[in-house]
Amino acid sequence: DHKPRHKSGQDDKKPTSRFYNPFPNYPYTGSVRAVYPLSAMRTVPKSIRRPDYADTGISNAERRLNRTKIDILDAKAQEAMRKVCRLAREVLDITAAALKPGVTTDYLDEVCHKACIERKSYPSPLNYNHFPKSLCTSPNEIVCHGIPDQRILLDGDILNLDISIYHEGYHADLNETYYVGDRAKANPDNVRIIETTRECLDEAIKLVKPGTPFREFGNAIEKHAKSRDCHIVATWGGHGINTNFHPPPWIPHYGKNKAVGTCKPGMTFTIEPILALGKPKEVYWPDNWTNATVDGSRTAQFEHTLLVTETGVEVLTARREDSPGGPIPM
Ligand SMILES: COc1cccc(Cn2ccc3cc(C(=O)NO)cnc32)c1
Ligand SMILES: [Co+2]
Ligand SMILES: [Co+2]
Ligand SMILES: [Co+2]
Repeated sequence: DHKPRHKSGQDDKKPTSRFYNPFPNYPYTGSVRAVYPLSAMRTVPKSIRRPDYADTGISNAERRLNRTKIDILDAKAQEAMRKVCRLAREVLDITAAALKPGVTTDYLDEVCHKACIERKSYPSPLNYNHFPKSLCTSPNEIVCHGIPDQRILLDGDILNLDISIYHEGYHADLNETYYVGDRAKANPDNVRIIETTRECLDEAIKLVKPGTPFREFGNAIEKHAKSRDCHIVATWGGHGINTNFHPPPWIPHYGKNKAVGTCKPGMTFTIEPILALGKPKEVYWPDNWTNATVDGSRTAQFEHTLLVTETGVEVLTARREDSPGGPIPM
C-alpha cells in the first residue's frame, strides 16, 4: 500500500524548510546565495540616543552638509570619538567571538545588536539609507554591505564583519575579515587576500599625519596590493566620521586618485580598502544592496576609524593592549 503523500510530493516525514533563495533565477557569480526570510527588523530602546535617520531611513543632516568642509573636532569631541570607538571595538570582538561554522549571519546580527544596546549605543547601519540590519556581513565573493540572513557559515568561508555604532552623538566604524573554521587557513588564497588587505590598511595608516594629502593613501594601498597580485575595488572609499556617518572627506583606495584635501589635527575619518583576488568589478544582487565580484573571486576588507593628531595618528578603533579580547591575530 502507498504511504499517503502530500500533494506537493513531499513525503510527510521531511518537513519542508521555510528557508528559501529569494532570487532563484538570478545568475549568482559565486557560491554565496541569499537565504530568506530575513528576521524581523530589530528594535532599539527609545532611551538610547538615535541618529536622525533612525525612523526615516534618510539622514537630513548628511544631505545638508557642505561637501567641501571637513570638520575639525575639539578636545571634547575627540574624547567622545575615543569612547564610541572603544565601544565599537568591543562590539566587533564580541561578534567575531561568536563566529564559527554552523551559525547564520542573522545570528551574528543578533549578537552585534544586543552588544550595542548593552553599551547604550545605536547600531549605525540599522535603517541607514533603509539598510535592514545592524551590521554588514560579507562572505567570500561579497564585496561589502552584505545583509545578515539565514545563510549558514561554512568551514572555509571568509567573512567580513563591518560594525558601526552611534553613542552619545558620535559614530564609530570598523571592520575586519575573518577565517571561518580552520580549514580556510589551509587555502593559501584566503590567507593571501586577507593578510594583504590587512597590510594595505596598515601601510596607509603609517602615512596619516598633519599635511599628508588624502590622495596619498591610495598610492600606498595600490603599491602593496599589486606586489601580492591583488586588485583594488575602486567603488567604495574611506570617509569622514563624527556626528555624521558619512561626512567628507571621501578617500579613494586606488592609486593616482584626485582626492582633495590634506590631513589636519582633529580630523576623524576611516580608511577601509577592499581587495579582490580576481576582477575588482562588482555586480549587484536583486536586493539592490549586496554586491559581489563579477567573476565570483573572493574579497577582503579592513577598516579603522582614525584621528589625526598634532604629531601623527591615533587609531581609535584599535584593539588596546589593556583589553586584548577578540581572535588571536595570525
Ligand atoms: C548605494 O548605497 C548604499 C548601498 C549599500 C549600503 C548603504 C548604506 N550602508 C549600510 C551600512 C553601511 C556601512 C557603510 C560603511 O562605511 N562601512 O564602512 C556605508 N554604507 C552603509 C548604502
Ligand atoms: Co564600516
Ligand atoms: Co566606513
Ligand atoms: Co592581477
